[in-house]
Amino acid sequence: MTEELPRNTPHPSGPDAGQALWQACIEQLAQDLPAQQFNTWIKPLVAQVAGDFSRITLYVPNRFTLDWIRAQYAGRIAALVESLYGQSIVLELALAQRTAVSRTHSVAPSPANMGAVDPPAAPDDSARGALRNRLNAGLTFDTLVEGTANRMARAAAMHVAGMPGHLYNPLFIYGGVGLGKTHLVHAVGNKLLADRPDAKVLYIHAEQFVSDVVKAYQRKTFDEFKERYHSLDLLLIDDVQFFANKDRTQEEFFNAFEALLAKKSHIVMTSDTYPKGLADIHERLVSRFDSGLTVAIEPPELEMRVAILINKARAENVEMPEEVAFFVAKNVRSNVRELEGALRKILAYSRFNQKEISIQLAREALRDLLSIQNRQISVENIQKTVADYYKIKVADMYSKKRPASIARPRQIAMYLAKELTQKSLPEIGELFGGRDHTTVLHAVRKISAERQQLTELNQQLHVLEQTLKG
Ligand SMILES: Nc1ncnc2c1ncn2[C@@H]1O[C@H](COP(=O)(O)OP(=O)(O)OP(=O)(O)O)[C@@H](O)[C@H]1O
Repeated sequence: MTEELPRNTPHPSGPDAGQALWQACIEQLAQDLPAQQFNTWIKPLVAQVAGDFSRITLYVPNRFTLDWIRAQYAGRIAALVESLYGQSIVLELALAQRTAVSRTHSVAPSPANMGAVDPPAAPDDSARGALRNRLNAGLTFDTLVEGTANRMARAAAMHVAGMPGHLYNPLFIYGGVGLGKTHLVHAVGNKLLADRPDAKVLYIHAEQFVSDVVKAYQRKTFDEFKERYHSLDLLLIDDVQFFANKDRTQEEFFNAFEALLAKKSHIVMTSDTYPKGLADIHERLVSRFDSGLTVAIEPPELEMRVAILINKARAENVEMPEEVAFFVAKNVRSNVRELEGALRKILAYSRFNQKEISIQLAREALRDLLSIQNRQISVENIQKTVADYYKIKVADMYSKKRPASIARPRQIAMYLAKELTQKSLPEIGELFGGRDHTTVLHAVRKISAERQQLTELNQQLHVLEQTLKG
């Protein structure tokens, strides 16, 4: 929630506006959530909105509720507050002092309305289960849009969820940031639990695993640690690149890995790179990571980005016109998280200004983002970045030289120019030393096809894209 307020928009302010904002948020959540969830978790929350609307603090009665709200509802509440108010507000969760908070949803507790908070009702079994397995129930196969970019990873993940312990063990999913790796692994866990509610499933981020190892080490509780991890039916572990240089963690993970595979439990891992690209991880682990199925998730293609936008808008009960979705998708290309951010801005801007969603509105709402993009990615910038990366001279981008060591980076630069700028094929050809547009088309097709086949090239392109997008 760090986005900027669209300029020149009026803001509501003062305690009454704060009260009204939280009330509107509560009403929306009451509509969106099942009554039992709403009554158990949301209704008891006490909100305090800072006078300048920079921060909203939700007070909860105990640590258990705090963890639960953070895991299950914080993102949703933050997005809702932002979309209602039309600008970013930092959302904080805090433990309530029994005497220091109001029973109502007051935004600015005064001595008059201070009192004790009733603790929320005891969580039901599914809530306790979700806290244990750390799965986000909203991240399912149903809410994951399928496209060329994730088709193979999705199919493999579906297979694992339907028949864990058989094929593709371990399943190793890799790709750049915000492309849906975490979503996919949660979907595997949620599907398995839907089919077999008694299955022992755990989703864990690699950093948390590291921290569990450290705790077990300090407290000498490795038996409990092993009991916990080695007894699972499905271990979902996110971002294993974080194991780099952590020898003890790698050893414990190796043990868990062997134990789980021996009892035909399934392991699904994600990483920002393919196994052999992982730095500072022991060879014996790397080779095991690669011993099942390794699949990539690519940045979503245009049509997929459009579908994601339309679906996510629909989930917010908004119909986004296709032409607007195309406009946004053409301009926000890097990853789904950024697409979600752009959508949030557009919805907030539309609600706050009470205007229909149109291309013009999207242009205004995304003005900052669009100007950064236009500033950063030019063909000249691409030529320089690619030339530096492959250690050739920038002048070779325009020259007629043909050795592969030069021609290939040149083709890669042409491909990136087509992908990352709005320039036409003839315009790109012109900027590459007056080449014909068919030469550019050939380069774009060639690199695009090879990208699907060659993991190493794909990785290089990821690095270049990230560098160019800044
Ligand atoms: N294909 C998709 N359909 C719908 N939503 C998606 C899709 N891919 C990603 N998302 C959404 O985009 C956001 C970012 O995805 P996610 O956190 O899974 O990315 P990630 O690859 O794990 O990123 P990181 O490497 O930064 O952890 C999430 O809100 C996720 O639900």
